[in-house]
Amino acid sequence: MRYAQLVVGPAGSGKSTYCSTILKHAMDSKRIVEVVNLDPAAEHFDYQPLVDIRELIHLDDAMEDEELQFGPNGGLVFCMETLLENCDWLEEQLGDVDDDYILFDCPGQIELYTHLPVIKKLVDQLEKWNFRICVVFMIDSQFMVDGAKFLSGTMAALSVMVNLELPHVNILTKMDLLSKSARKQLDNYLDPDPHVILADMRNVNSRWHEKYAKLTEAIGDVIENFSLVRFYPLNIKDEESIDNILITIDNIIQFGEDADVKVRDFDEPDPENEGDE
Ligand SMILES: Nc1nc2c(ncn2[C@@H]2O[C@H](COP(=O)(O)OP(=O)(O)OP(=O)(O)O)[C@@H](O)[C@H]2O)c(=O)[nH]1
Ligand SMILES: [Mg+2]
Repeated sequence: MRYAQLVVGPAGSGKSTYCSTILKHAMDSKRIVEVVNLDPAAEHFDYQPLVDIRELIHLDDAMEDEELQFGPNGGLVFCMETLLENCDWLEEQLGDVDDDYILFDCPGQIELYTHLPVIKKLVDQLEKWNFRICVVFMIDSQFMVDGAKFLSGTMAALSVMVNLELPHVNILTKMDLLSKSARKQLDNYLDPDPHVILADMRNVNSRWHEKYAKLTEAIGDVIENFSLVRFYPLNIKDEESIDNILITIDNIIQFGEDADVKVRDFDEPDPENEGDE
């Protein structure tokens, strides 16, 4: 068995930052985690990837092709399809090491996760290669601090869940950037009672809300009935916060339960930590 986090979410939500944060955090506890860059347009990330899709195809290749004439969005989809057509390449690059733990840093084009088939196909491949996968959906906490935004973020998270059909965690990123009052507001949403949030929205004087109150209500019911949509806050400046997220995801993919947790081979074993794992 191998373990994977599929790190997805809208553009700029903090996926690459999350990957390097987890990587560093794991390293500090002498645990081996690798990151695979699946973003063919990536220009900057501060981790050393195990595999980099840009070695197979770069977004510019798709956009500069005289025949294809793709723009950035179509080009990205084309790159992901090219990856699928070259599964052998990916398989070889990933190797086949039992108990590997890999983060897949995905592109920020939301339709890849909500309705296009290409990521779903990639997931099927990874499962064939014995990966146990958790989808980690990142959403910028600044876009979640009022009722309407929260609902729309929740709907995005739900469509990803329904499309990918995998264990799933939603993470609110950039918590360090929230003001105290915004943080307080957000706390109401962390373990959401949709009806409280809807009541919030009714207080907003808006004709749209008046007209579509029933729709909003129905969406609230869906969220509640699924009772799947939960958000975990992440503050990358707080080690405990990072640790909590990692433990949550490890539990979901049952990492460490039936595997020997891989630790780095250091010359001098630290007697204090020995036997902890
Ligand atoms: N303060 C703060 N900034 C963050 C955090 N996470 C990401 N950022 C910043 O937000 C911007 C986007 O972060 P990325 O990690 O590149 O986001 P991404 O989701 O990988 O973006 P794309 O790959 O373009 O979709 C960068 O300027 C980051 O430095 C965070 O937790 N706190
Ligand atoms: Mg990125």
